[in-house]
Amino acid sequence: MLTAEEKKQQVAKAALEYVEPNTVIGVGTGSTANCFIDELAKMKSQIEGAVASSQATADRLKSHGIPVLNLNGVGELSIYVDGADEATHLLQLIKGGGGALTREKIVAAASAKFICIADESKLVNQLGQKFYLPVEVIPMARSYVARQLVKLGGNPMWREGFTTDNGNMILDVYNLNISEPLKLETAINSIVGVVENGLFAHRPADVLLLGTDNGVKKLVV
Ligand SMILES: O=C(CO)[C@H](O)[C@H](O)COP(=O)(O)O
Repeated sequence: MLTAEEKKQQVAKAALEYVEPNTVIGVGTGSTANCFIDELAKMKSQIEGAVASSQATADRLKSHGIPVLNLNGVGELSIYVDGADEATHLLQLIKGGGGALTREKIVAAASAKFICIADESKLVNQLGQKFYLPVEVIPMARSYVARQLVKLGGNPMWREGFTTDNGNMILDVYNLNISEPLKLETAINSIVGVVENGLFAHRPADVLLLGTDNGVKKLVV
């Protein structure tokens, strides 16, 4: 039996196969993305650099001597590699456990291919069954947005004491019925004061690499 950590390392290594030489890549946030950064360091001379989805990721990339580039100064990224809090067989995701969902969504959108890496515990039949949905909100709109999320059937909890890299707040929404992720992603983003939500349904992953006891399982749609 492999530990969750060993499974993360397994998929982090496997993701290196998707790194094309002489390109700029996007890098996500979290413990699985950190494993990937540590692996990426071994081939850092082969890439031009990386765009980070958070300050924490930028710091870790820099600590390995990997050049961190501004998204506005580069064209389309070849790939985006990141973890997830939940993933379905359609490769739709919940992200934002680390609070970096908005920048993650931007970097994913700017990438030709999204390689999601996770241990197999993240695979679910329907989003929202195990994990809450993080929503980034403009601070003054927190209570208003929370009331609208209740109308959508959710139970929002303020992630008190946490500020995103964009200077905003996070509402973690429990008990949402996410049977129609595309519709819900749009509905939540239509609430004034919402910056982004952690549903990756309109921009799902292109490849999901899952760490299992029997090796890396690859899912594509
Ligand atoms: O969305 C994220 C951060 O905002 C992470 O990808 C997600 O929380 C998974 O993290 P980990 O790899 O530590 O399980």
